Amino acid sequence: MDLRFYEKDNKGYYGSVSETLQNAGDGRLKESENQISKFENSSVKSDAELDCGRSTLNIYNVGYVVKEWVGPWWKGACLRKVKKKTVLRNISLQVKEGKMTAILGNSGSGKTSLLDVIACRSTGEVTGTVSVDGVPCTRDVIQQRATYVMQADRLLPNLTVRETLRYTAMLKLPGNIKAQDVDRKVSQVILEMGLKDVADSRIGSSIIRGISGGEQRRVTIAIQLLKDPDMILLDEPTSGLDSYTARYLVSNLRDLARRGKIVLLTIHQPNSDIFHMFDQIGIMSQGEMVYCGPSKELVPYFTTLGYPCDKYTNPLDRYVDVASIDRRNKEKEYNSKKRVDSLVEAFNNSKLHHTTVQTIQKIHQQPRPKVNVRQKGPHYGRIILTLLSRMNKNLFRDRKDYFARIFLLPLFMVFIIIFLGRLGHTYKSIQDRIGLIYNATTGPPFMGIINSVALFVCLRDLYYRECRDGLYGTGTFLVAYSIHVIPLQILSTLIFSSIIYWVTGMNPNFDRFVLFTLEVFILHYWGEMVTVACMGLVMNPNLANSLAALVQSAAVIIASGYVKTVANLIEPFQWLSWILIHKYSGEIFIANEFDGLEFECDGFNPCIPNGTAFIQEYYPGADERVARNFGALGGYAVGTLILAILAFKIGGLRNLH
Ligand SMILES: Nc1ncnc2c1ncn2[C@@H]1O[C@H](COP(=O)(O)OP(=O)(O)OP(=O)(O)O)[C@@H](O)[C@H]1O
Repeated sequence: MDLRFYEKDNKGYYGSVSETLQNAGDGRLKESENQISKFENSSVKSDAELDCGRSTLNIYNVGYVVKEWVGPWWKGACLRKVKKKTVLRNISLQVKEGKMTAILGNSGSGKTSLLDVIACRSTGEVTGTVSVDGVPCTRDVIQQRATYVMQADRLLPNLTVRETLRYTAMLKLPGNIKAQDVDRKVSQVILEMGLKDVADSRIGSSIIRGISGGEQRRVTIAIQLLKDPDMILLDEPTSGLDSYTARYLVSNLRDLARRGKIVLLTIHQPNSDIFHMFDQIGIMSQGEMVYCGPSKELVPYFTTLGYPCDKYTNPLDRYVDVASIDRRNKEKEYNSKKRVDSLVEAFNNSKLHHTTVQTIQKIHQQPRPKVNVRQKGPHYGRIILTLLSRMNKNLFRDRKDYFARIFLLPLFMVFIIIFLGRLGHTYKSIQDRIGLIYNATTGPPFMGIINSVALFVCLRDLYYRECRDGLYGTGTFLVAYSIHVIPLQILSTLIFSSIIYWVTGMNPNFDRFVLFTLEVFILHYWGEMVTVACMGLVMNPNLANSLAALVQSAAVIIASGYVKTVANLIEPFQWLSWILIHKYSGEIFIANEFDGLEFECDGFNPCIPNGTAFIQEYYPGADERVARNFGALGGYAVGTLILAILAFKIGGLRNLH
């Protein structure tokens, strides 16, 4: 470990990454750096270049207040007390192009909230201004000029690093870009982030072995560099990384800054040797700045306030500690709060703070520069095709997932065949037929529920990030998902119905078999899309699973007529049945199977001698309503897609940190 972090770096704060890495004495790092040195040499800007017309991110007097509802949830929003919580107060900070700024602070000090406010992702009331080069940071400006790397990596586990980047590039880069330019850009960011050695390795997940956590972090950052942003915001990019990987990552980021980017990151527990890499440091406590200024002035500043840092202590640890509230007991809490208040006051009265505020005020007084017209993104067709191809590849790469999607429904059939065997033509076979139809009604939607809970979650989480980045919308994502699942569901349904229909001896007519298959497919798709809709409303996939299963079971019990004839239900349930899919699916299944069948009564009296009599008794008129009922099923298929889109709109874009 390098204990010389506090000694002044004679080469200043602009030493190249290679130097930093050589200091770290690591051959592997040097090798990786050599790979990107060609790129560096051509694009690293000199200080003089950087100073001339340097871009700046200006955060001026920013405050952020969120609402919290106090009391049990069942009291509802109206009866519960609303508590306003001040998350950020009076934050002013300037981040210059070419420099890397780190925001530190203990947990809950407001680091992530500050990035959220800058990136227009906050959920509360924001005061003050955030601007880039005098242009207020709106969502559009942020999408055009900045990228935000969140704490968690949301990547598809079965794709390689290169594929992940290539697909994102196809979604991000302008519509007229050529395929070879996309590949060139992808190779460039792979080199920049030192991912060359793992470029063709799988990403992996907690279940599938893939690249390491540090490499996943770098892929997440590489994704955000594809668009060549002016400004890079990173929330805890080093969290969960060992000190070696963290140092390497930060040195990559410093390189990016040197190439003319504005780099602002939050960091929890920085290693001592990372300290020298930051140009500017902000230390936050309870939503306020305790220090914000050049990293080389950090120790002298705190020393003048009476908090020196000895030679063998990490200054970042030392001053984050000084700015923390000690909540072990009341006395300690009171004393530490007093200390933090005085530090905040001292900083607000400091020359550092005043200079920042005055500089930003001057920028705001200048005429506002014109905002560039937004670059045209890829066209709708390319987005849909890219999403589709990515979903397909991710699924096909995992044998188990792929087999589950195709064979789960056919596997269910095995149990039905074992228990029911072959249907006869006696009066008693009516019960067996209803049992079979009941299973054909409930099985496909349940398999749809299981499939989406297992396979949709990673796609949904990726959607939340990419939708926030402005790559595509909810409708596009869910249409692509539908197109992705439909062929697989058709295949799965065909295997299921071809075997079950003919092996059990259902009504032997090819047209009826086709109708049966079509109906099973629609129910399968409906079950999956209802679950997708539930997953738009609730984040927890298990809860979404339960909700979808409840909807499905209730719909069967109320509307199918298998459990109780609809005409015998109490009136409200009869009305309700009109809006449930199983009213229509039940009638189709029954009419399709029973119409035209003859039964042997075997001495039973009274007996239902044929299918027509059964339909007249329990589903009067169902055989005449097949076309109408199919129309309704088609409506449900399209309707659930619309429902899913609405559910995602209502659920909103989640901020998955
Ligand atoms: N939307 C919100 N609703 C309620 N409280 C919030 C909201 N956003 C932030 N807070 C609160 O504001 C405080 C600061 O949160 P923030 O996530 O910014 O801290 P942090 O410094 O990033 O913490 P960590 O290092 O643990 O990620 C926390 O107490 C958090 O609970």
